[in-house]
Amino acid sequence: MTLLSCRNLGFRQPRQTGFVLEDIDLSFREGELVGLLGLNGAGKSTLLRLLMGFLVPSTGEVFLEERSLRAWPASAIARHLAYMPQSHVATFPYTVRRMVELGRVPHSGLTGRLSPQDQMAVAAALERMGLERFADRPVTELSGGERQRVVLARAIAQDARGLLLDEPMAGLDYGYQLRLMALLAELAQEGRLVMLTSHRPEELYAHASRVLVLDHGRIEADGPPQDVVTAQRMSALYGMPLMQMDHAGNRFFHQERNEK
Ligand SMILES: Nc1ncnc2c1ncn2[C@@H]1O[C@H](COP(=O)(O)OP(=O)(O)OP(=O)(O)O)[C@@H](O)[C@H]1O
Repeated sequence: MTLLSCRNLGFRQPRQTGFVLEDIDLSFREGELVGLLGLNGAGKSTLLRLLMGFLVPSTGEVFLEERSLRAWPASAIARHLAYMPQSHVATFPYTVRRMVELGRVPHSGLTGRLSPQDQMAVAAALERMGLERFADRPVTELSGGERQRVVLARAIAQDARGLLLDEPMAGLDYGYQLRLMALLAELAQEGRLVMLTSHRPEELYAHASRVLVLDHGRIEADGPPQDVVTAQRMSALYGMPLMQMDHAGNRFFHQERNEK
């Protein structure tokens, strides 16, 4: 069913004249793995933040389960949607376990008492992100990529029906990039909506069920990766001639090179 949608969505920064996003009509179903591509500044993070209700639209509206997002209490939104921001600054030395437990607040409240179900969700998220051995370390003493995995584990522990992730692969080592993409595909197969912004067309080609291209604040393309992630479109988007090579269900892009 449709979990999240928007109609005529537009956004303009205060004191700026141009629209960052304009005329966006989209709807997202549970079970979809949606990749969002676009140049730096295209409006990808802005779109995710509008869909989460963190920004107030300048035009149009966002709907969660067909009901205006404005009519939902924040705590109920958090039981439906989890969000991972592009960058996370750890200011307080919470332990890794405590940080991941915070993902359960929408379910358990702020009292700090975790039910057995909460504890299971936390343990599973720690395991999925390979964080068991870091569980009692303060997050302020972790590397950037390790901290990124903590933030992801918190979003996973939240056990929401929709996960909106802003560049979740950034800073992860190659092994964790591959593991995370497989995990996101698994979460979508379980029936969740997973949406991520990415600067890697190849990774979206291999795993996404749907790819959106945002260009200058408008949806330029929206469809299955085979139709959207093509050399022609990627060349136009990135402003350089790219060739594509398909192999075993993957598609790779490269620039034309002079023979050595
Ligand atoms: N706080 C702000 N005040 C003014 N303009 C902003 C602000 N945040 C973002 N913008 C502008 O809004 C536009 C869209 O930014 P957004 O962060 O959504 O892009 P993005 O597609 O996520 O980019 P990136 O790939 O670099 O993360 C950009 O032109 C940016 O300069």
